Amino acid sequence: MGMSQNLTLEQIRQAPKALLHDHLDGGLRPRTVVELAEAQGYTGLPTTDVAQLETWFRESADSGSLERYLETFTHTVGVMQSREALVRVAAECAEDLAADGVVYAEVRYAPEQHLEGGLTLDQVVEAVLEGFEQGRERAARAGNQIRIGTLLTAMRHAARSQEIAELAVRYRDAGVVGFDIAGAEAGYPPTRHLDAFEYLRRENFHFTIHAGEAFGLPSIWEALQWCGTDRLGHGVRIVDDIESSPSGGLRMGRLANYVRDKRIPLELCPSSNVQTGAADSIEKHPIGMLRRQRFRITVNTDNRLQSGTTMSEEFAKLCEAFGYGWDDLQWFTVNAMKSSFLPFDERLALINGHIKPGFAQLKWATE
Ligand SMILES: O=c1[nH]cnc2c1ncn2[C@H]1C[C@H](O)[C@@H](CO)O1
Ligand SMILES: [Zn+2]
Repeated sequence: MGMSQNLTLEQIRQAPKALLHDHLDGGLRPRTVVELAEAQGYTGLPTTDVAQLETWFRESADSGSLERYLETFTHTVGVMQSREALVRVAAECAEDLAADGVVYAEVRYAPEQHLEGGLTLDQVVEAVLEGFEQGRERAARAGNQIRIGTLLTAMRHAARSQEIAELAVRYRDAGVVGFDIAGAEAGYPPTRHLDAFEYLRRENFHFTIHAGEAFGLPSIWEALQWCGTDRLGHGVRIVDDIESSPSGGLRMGRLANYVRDKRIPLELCPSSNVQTGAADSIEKHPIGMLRRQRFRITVNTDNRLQSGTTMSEEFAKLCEAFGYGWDDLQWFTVNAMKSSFLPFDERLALINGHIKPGFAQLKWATE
């Protein structure tokens, strides 16, 4: 039990997992990108060979810069401009996550990026919700149960956050559980969108903010203390407020203490952080220290296509790098469920009805 159990990827796949930070437009199947490009007359792809395209996404995202990483989304967003395309991508997303053993996922995307084919914001949201439902049904028929909550993202360089916040609230009873802002962080502080966040708080709605990924503490501080975010998308740069002292202990600044004291969830995305340069390697990812210090951390995929990863693979990489075993994976999973934007009773039902029994069975079977 505990350390160096050497869990296999196949064992980890069987565990009931929860995922809070996954982008719909960062999770397309490479083959689907090629087929949708052809169907929609999108001619901008770097290659139409499926295997080469898969490699292209991963290698181009391996740029060490968030801005260059984000350029790869031109192509995924480019082929997601029709109702059919959105339904298909959402359905496949639900199927892929469910097949990987994810039982609860919050999947996000920016509706404002899908209007080039003439859809309205409402039509975009409805197409994606319909796709998730189709995918959920197909997954259930294949024996994989999944629940998906949608987060609507506003792009931080644009000026539509109030409109997107209102859109999210309008669909709150139809499967949209939260709001987010994403895109290049440097130069676009979250307070640019303060009106939207204040509106959401007045509506008793939930939101997370990408902060502390490519930019450091001021971004995290604004997201928390000005905007009132419920969670931090990445938040990994909180380590800039934690110093190791010569005696071997750690000294935490006021912001790091606040984040830990208030149990602010961090949506950590290890592979994505290595690609954008927010972390040097998986082995050196601050997740090891943040876990030991018992921050409320969760493990996430961010963009499965760009990182060539899955939820199970992110867990497997951490097991390898940090010697994690079932107890650690369960702790991450329960943290994620506790931090989700589902109603409290539904979170509890998933934790007590699926996650804990699922891990108990796996621990027993692999003892
Ligand atoms: O890790 C990220 N940081 C900031 N923005 C991101 C990240 N991953 C994806 N995005 C952007 C690109 C997508 O087009 C957008 C909506 O999903 O969100
Ligand atoms: Zn993200």
